[in-house]
Amino acid sequence: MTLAIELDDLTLGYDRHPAVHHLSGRIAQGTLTAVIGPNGAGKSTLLKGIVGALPPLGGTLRFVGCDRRDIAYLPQTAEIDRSFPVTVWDFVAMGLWRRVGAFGGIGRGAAGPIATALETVGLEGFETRPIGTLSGGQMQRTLFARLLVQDTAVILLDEPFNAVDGRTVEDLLVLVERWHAEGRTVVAVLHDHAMVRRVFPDALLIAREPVAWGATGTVVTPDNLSLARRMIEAFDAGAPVCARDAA
Ligand SMILES: Nc1ncnc2c1ncn2[C@@H]1O[C@H](COP(=O)(O)OP(=O)(O)OP(=O)(O)O)[C@@H](O)[C@H]1O
Repeated sequence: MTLAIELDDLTLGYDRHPAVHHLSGRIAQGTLTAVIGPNGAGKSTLLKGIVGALPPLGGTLRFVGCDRRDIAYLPQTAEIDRSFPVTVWDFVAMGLWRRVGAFGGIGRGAAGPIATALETVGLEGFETRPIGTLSGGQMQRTLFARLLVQDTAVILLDEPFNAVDGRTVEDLLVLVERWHAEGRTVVAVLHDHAMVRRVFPDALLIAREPVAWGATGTVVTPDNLSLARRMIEAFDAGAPVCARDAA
């Protein structure tokens, strides 16, 4: 069966305050989609809704041919507690929990995929380093190694290239393109529109509400981007529920 994540009139938010309103569309198998929009547009909220960290306030999210265990999620760097005393190796090994279960133990067979993932992201020799001692770019490479080990059909990335240098961005982009070539479904929150145009065939532009969703060339246009900016500026953050919900 073809995998898809279907959003129907989806509203997500916090304490009954919507942050993403009335979003409908389909993330189809094998697509590579950039989620773009101004600060506060609801991009991270959307990813959190898809991974199940936020239950919908309205509408539905439907998984076709997959479920949440088929999704790997890279949160924003700021949400990762790097003071947690764990080595690079153990952090990457956590990507295997989905398959072995939290208390199943990680067997000797796991060593191969972990070592391969670390080599792929250029972190051989870092196995015993506590994650708290890594640079920002090295931490981002470690997070990508964990995604490689997770080996899921769907990968969600929240600002994966934030605060990393150009070399690291290019190295990690190669992995994103490889996942796409392998037929995985990838959704990434991004701010770099030039990168979106260059690498991402599909884009979703949101400003609390959807502005446009489809082929990147038709979505990332000056008119759509300025409309999104105006929508965010006009948004009343104090409004308790949106007018359509209240109707
Ligand atoms: N835990 C939370 N509790 C209450 N409100 C929140 C919470 N997280 C986000 N919000 C609010 O929801 C709205 C959307 O936030 P979100 O982080 O999804 O935006 P974003 O598009 O990812 O922004 P950015 O580009 O700045 O990362 C914002 O107004 C934000 O303040």
